[in-house]
Amino acid sequence: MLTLDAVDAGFGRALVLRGLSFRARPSEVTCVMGRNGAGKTTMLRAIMGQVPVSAGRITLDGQRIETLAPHLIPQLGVGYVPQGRRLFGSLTVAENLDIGLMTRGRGRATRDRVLDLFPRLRERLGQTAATLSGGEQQMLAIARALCLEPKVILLDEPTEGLQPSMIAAIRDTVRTLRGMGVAVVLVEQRAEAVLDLADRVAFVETGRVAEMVPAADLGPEAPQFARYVGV
Ligand SMILES: Nc1ncnc2c1ncn2[C@@H]1O[C@H](COP(=O)(O)OP(=O)(O)OP(=O)(O)O)[C@@H](O)[C@H]1O
Repeated sequence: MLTLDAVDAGFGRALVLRGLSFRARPSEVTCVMGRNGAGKTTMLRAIMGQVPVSAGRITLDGQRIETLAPHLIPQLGVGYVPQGRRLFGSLTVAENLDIGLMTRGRGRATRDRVLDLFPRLRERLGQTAATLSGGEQQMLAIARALCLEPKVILLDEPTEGLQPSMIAAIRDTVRTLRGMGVAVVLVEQRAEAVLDLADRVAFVETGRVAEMVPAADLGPEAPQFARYVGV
């Protein structure tokens, strides 16, 4: 389980996260919603050690991670798929996957399992990442994170800007990951997607989780969507 307890984090003196508490459990999809600038991406980056944490604690299965060097966090099994994907465009699909495999010392068997989830990538192993379609690039970014065999995967608006068939494929992948026991943290702004996928929803407002609600308690007209997301 991934836990954030009363986390303050930010850039220089400007705190973005202010006493943020959050949990993500194995075999669950925890969606994170909130307005632009609420701190969703900063929360994911703080988990990855990319934004300094000045108070509170972050733990993975009981081990504190906010004190660790950032490169150690993926090695513990936390995969991160940032907005914008950050692929190596001039490297091939296979080379991008190798980077994920090397990070946690995984080999061919892991790669084969990951490619079973993404047949389109298997057909394109020799193609450079920059020449993939937007949806294929998003699949590659997720596949690279899965090469860590993660316990936790952080996905920052993975379906943004994609066509419907790709959105459906990525949602299927999220369900598959949940079925594999991964704790999925999904930043997602569309209520309809959240209602479809989430087990729990964290509503972020001005750097803290204002409400954490079981998805079963939310319907399309739930007041939280208007209050925290403005939809
Ligand atoms: N590198 C940075 N330096 C200084 N301030 C930053 C930096 N990155 C983000 N911020 C600020 O932190 C606040 C939260 O940003 P964040 O990206 O976490 O929001 P978000 O909830 O993910 O929003 P969005 O939906 O727009 O992606 C914003 O006010 C933003 O300007």
